[in-house]
Amino acid sequence: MSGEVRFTALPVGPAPGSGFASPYAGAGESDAPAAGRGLPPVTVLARGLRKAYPGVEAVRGVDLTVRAGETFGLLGPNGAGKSTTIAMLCTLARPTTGRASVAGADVTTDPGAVRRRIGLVFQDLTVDGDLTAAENLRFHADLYGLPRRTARRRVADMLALVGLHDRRDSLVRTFSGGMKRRLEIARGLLHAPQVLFLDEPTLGLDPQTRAQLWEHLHYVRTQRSVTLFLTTHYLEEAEHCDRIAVIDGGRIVTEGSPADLKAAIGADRVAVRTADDTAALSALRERFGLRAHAAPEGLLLHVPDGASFVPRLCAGLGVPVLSVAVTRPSLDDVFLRCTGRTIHDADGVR
Ligand SMILES: Nc1ncnc2c1ncn2[C@@H]1O[C@H](COP(=O)(O)OP(=O)(O)OP(=O)(O)O)[C@@H](O)[C@H]1O
Repeated sequence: MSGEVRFTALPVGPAPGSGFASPYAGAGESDAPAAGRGLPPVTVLARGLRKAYPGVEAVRGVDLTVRAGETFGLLGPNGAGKSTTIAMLCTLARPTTGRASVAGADVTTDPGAVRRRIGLVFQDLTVDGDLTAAENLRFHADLYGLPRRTARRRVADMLALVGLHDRRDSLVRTFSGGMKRRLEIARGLLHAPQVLFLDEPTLGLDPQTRAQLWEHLHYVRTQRSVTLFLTTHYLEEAEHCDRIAVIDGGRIVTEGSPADLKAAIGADRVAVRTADDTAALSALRERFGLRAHAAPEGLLLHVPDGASFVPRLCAGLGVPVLSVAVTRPSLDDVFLRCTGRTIHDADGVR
């Protein structure tokens, strides 16, 4: 890590009186003004987090600040470094350099405390198909050493929370993909963690099941005081988050609420299909001074006022226009603005 940072464990809740003391006081980051505004304490903090594997620098100096109760998303294409980042925060991978603190404990010097205070839903399903839903949770409760009566109550509570109480005694191999994910979430919450990490929680689920799972996650968030930290490469999933950090090539390229990030684009998204895209690309450049990007939905460009631009485009392009769509900017436009390619393109170039 460049520069010496004074690193002390974060308080697990607001410190008495002042609310929260920054563990990075020496790094020029003070949380005092935030505490003064009554913001919740920081629950995930990373500075200069880096992970190098032989021949690959998977994560290249990531800084993150996530507050208690937030739903925070790390959005990026395949291979961007999302899983590696979450693995370091969950103590499953040791940072090459940099520091991180989760729920008040340092991931490198106090990994046991981090593990007790977090829940984790892995990218690949890990529930046991040959056990019932309740047996899966009881097994996990034993691993965490929960007293028997507490475990019984928590198992019932968590199954109800994710809408699986009626199926508590069914073998998990009879569950749909969405039900298995919900059971994983219940398991991740069983020991009342402060932070629930979810690595690509809806990967491989159909859009309807994804939407249902998000209803459950929103419900979980309102019922339990838990911070949700997830990774995703689905743009619509990132829209569910209070804040996102966009990661590409192991670096955070931008960060903010989905609404703020889209508003910062300050332009409408115009997707135009033409009879000759090559000629249209040069006409857009030469006649309109605009750079367009070839995407599956046509040539993509951004202009301040799409509605008034379209008639001028059709009249002046000099190439037959087959269709044109004007929409508000999406998170894909944010990704395009920051990286020069759409997340769809980026997913294709592993
Ligand atoms: N154990 C490892 N050994 C070597 N390289 C690795 C290892 N784990 C990850 N990488 C590499 O690090 C880079 C980032 O991988 P990572 O899995 O963190 O990305 P990701 O954003 O989570 O992508 P995906 O969504 O596909 O899992 C990739 O180039 C990957 O091949």
